[in-house]
Amino acid sequence: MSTFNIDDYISQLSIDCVIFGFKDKELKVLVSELTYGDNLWSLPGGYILKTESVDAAAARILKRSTGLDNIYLEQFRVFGDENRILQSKYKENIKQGLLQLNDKRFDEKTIAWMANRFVCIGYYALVDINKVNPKPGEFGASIEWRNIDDLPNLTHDHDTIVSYGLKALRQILDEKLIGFNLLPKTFTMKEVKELYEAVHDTSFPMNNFQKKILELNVLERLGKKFTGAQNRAPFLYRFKEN
Ligand SMILES: O=P(O)(O)OC[C@H]1O[C@@H](O)[C@H](O)[C@@H]1O
Repeated sequence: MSTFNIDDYISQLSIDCVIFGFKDKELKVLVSELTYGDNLWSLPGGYILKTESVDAAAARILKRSTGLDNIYLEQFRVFGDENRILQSKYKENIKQGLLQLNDKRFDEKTIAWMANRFVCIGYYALVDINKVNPKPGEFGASIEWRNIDDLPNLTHDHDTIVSYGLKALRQILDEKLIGFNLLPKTFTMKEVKELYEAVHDTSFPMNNFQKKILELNVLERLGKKFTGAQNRAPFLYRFKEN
């Protein structure tokens, strides 16, 4: 059994990660069902070791949840409402759930520590969904990809954290060309368009979109993608490394 010792962590400071993936034209978020809730879900998150930086803690949590190193991640907002945990409608359920677990790692002192006020640092991460091997963390029973517009019952203010994460992603998508982190190594222009449409929840006419993207001069055109279908084979592209 892994040990969990509150003395190893900074008190009242947490990290939650909005991990975005893209598949079948849908923007997806990785969410984990809590072992101690009743159909209660959360974003992958955790605490910060006294011996590590905040960014290193975020990278560690992301590695644990996805199996991946070197993920594209950005800190996007601090969630500091004084009542976000103390007045959370889930606080008592969580305390009771933890007590009922009867797990020696979570004695009363530890549970009181966990139910205290937490200032939460929000990160979003962009991954190629095909490379991810999702794994629940310390308090997760399971973990899965869910469409952003079909999320389960999320604990505390985690739905607000997702909304702000999406807002941040939208703002930065064109500016920093980070969207390509959500695609496989090679992709068609249609897939790029579908990705932008999923993030912005709107549709873009293909001709204008393709022109705009190609003008950025960041894509390298490769061969055609032959699928055996009747329609014309589209070109494959990849992101220029530099
Ligand atoms: O700040 P977040 O990650 O939402 O959660 C803070 C605390 O609330 C509990 O659910 C967690 O187990 C943690 O102790």
